[in-house]
Amino acid sequence: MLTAKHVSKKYGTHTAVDDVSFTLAEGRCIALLGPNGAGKTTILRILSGLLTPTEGEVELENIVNRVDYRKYIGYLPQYPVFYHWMTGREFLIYSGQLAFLSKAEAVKAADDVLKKVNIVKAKNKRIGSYSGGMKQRLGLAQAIIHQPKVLILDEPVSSLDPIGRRDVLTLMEELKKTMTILFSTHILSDADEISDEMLLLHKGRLVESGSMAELRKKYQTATIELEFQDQQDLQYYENKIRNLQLVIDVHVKQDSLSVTAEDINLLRKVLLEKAGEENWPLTGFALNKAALEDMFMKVVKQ
Ligand SMILES: Nc1ncnc2c1ncn2[C@@H]1O[C@H](COP(=O)(O)OP(=O)(O)OP(=O)(O)O)[C@@H](O)[C@H]1O
Repeated sequence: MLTAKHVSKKYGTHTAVDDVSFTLAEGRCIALLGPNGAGKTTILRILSGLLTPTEGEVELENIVNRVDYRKYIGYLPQYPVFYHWMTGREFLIYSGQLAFLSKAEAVKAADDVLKKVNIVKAKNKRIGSYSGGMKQRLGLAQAIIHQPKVLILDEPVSSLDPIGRRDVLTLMEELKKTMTILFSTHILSDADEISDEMLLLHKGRLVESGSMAELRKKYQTATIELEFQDQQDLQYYENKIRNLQLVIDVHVKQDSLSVTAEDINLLRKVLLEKAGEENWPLTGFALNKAALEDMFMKVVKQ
C-alpha cells in the first residue's frame, strides 16, 4: 500500500535516515521502534509528505501525484500544536478544510469524528481546557477527519498518563479495523499489544522488521523463571538445575531463578517432571515473554 524505496535524509553532513526501504501492507498496524535519534520522526514526516527525502521516494499504491497523495495520509505529530482559543469542533472543521474537504463536508466529518474519539461533550469547550488525553484524542481526530488510507502517528501515547494511554490505545485498536496504521513508540509493550508488524530503526538504518509472531519466535530466549517458597531454596535449586544436561544457563534473578535452554518446550517438560517427582517448593513458574525487549537490546547494542 505505502512503499518507501531507498529513502535517505541528510541534514548537512548528518545522515538521519539511511537507505530505508519497506512496504506497509493494507490493513496492518505497524510499530516503528528505535532508540532516541534513530530517525523515527524523520521517516514518519517523509512518509506523510511533510519532508522531502534527500534520496529515494515514497509511493502510495495507484497514486502518483504528491498533492493527491497527501489526501490519503493522516498524520499526528509527536507534539501536536493546537489553537487553544478554538473549540474542539472548530479546530476539526478547520483541519477538515485543510485536508481538502469542503466546508459542508468538514462540518459533517467533524461531528462524526467527535463521536468516534469520544469528545462530543467537550466539543464546544476551548481546547485550552482539555486534558492531555483529550488533546491527544483531538489530535487523532484531526488526523482521521478526511478518512485517510494510512494513519501515521508519532509517539501517540508516550506523553500520556495511564488512563489517557489506555484511551488512545483502545481508539487505535478500533481505527486499525478500517485503516493501515504506522506508529512510532518507545514503549515495547504497546508495540507488542496492538501491532501486527514491526520495523526497528537504529542510527537511521532499518535493522530488523517482520511480523510480531516471526520476531517473537526469532528472539524469544527460551527462559523459564522459577519462584520458591523460601529465598534460601534458590541456591540449592540453582545447583541442582545446573546439572541438568539441556540447561545452558541458570542464575538467581532478584527473588527467582532464571533458567535458559535451547528448547523451551523440552525445558518446561523436564522442569515440571523434576518438580513433580521431587516435590519442589515452587510458588511460581513462568515462561519469559520478553522477546521484544531482548530483540531491542540485541540489535541496538550491536
Ligand atoms: N531539522 C534537523 N536538523 C538537523 N538534524 C536533525 C533535524 N531533525 C532531526 N535531526 C537529527 O536527525 C537524527 C534523527 O532524528 P529523529 O527526530 O528523526 O529521531 P527519532 O528516532 O524520532 O528520535 P526521538 O525518539 O528522540 O524522537 C537525530 O540525530 C537528530 O538530531
